[in-house]
Amino acid sequence: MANNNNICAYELIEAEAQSWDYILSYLRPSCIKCAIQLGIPDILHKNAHPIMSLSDLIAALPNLNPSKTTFIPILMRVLVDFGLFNYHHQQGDGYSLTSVGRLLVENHLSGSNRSFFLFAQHPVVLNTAASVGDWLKDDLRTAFETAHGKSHWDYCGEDAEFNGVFNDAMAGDSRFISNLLISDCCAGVFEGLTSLVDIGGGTGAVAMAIAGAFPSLKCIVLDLPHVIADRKGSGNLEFVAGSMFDKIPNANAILLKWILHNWNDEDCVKLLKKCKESISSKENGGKVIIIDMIMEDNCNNKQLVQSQHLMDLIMRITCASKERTEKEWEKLFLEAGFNGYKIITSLGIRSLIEIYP
Ligand SMILES: C[S@@+](CC[C@H](N)C(=O)[O-])C[C@H]1O[C@@H](n2cnc3c(N)ncnc32)[C@H](O)[C@@H]1O
Ligand SMILES: COc1cc(O)c2c(=O)c(O)c(-c3ccc(O)c(O)c3)oc2c1
Repeated sequence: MANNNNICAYELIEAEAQSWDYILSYLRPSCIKCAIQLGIPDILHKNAHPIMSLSDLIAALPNLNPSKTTFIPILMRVLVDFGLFNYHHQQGDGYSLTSVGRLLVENHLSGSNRSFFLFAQHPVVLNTAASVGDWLKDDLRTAFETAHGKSHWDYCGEDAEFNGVFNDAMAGDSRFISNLLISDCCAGVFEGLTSLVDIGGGTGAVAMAIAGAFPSLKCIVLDLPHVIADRKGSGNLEFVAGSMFDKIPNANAILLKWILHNWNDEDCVKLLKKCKESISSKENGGKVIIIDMIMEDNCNNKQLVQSQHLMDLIMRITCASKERTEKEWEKLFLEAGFNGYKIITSLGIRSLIEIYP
């Protein structure tokens, strides 16, 4: 049976059910933030047995008001649906961490994107996303400027609390990636190098891991003064405060992790040219190591592709930049005067690319 618009009732019901999923999806990150604030992933992780009963979990929640205990199974059901926890019915209402849930554990050895969840729920970030409609009508470069009146980087320089939340998010991700960088999956990328500058290296999580794994490799972190703050290096690790558009320390190689996607093509070419001037010659092993996304590279993984599209949208609304396809990367490398590049490995949503002078 068709209605007036020739859409059959079955199609309408399906569409309506799907639209409820979109309408209600704003609650998912709020529930994850709530679980993090209550310390649920940490409690499940520290529990002696991998499966924790509901009553033990409730008893272990330090800040829970006793009048709210009946909310916990409701919250846990949503988070089980969302794939963060397993529910074990046979064992009498027990919960365990899934591998995604494990990424929410504070200071987990294999890294964590707990602080990225908190960053994504920060009012500054939520207000940026809520300003996209207004931004499309004004003449400002980014929705961040529409919402906050200045660029993301200037805002970080002026608001110590937001700066800390942003840098923590990056550091959590960096600890996760560092474990991969010093593992067999990236063997050979850092071997034989004598010095490396991590440009825009944040608070130094990647450089710290590389410096630890390669004691004869001198590692320098270059970032803006409000990020480096009073960080002191030691041994083969050094911190330098400054702008990458002014001066880059000379080194064998340069690391650019999640830097180029923050900048438009013109700025990227400017930065890559400066990198080329600062690294050793090709004969002496000079290279720039890039960790960034290659769009359209994971076409058979629908979820990764959707995340890449959202990342591209984030870059456009916060930095007036974009995520790039392999063709777009190649164009940048050639314009900056590099002679070749190699995609070394995939690191999930991102890839590790080497470019050679
Ligand atoms: C997206 S974050 C990536 C941080 C780090 N590489 C990581 O992946 O965890 C970009 C970094 O670039 C830094 N940055 C922005 N503008 C810069 C500049 N002009 N000179 C040096 N660093 C800059 C930011 O402070 C920030 O730490
Ligand atoms: C998920 O992975 C990433 C990777 C990044 O490198 C960035 C990034 O650099 C960034 O500025 C932002 C960002 C997003 C929204 C905001 O309102 C804002 O001020 C900044 O998000 C990122 C997310």
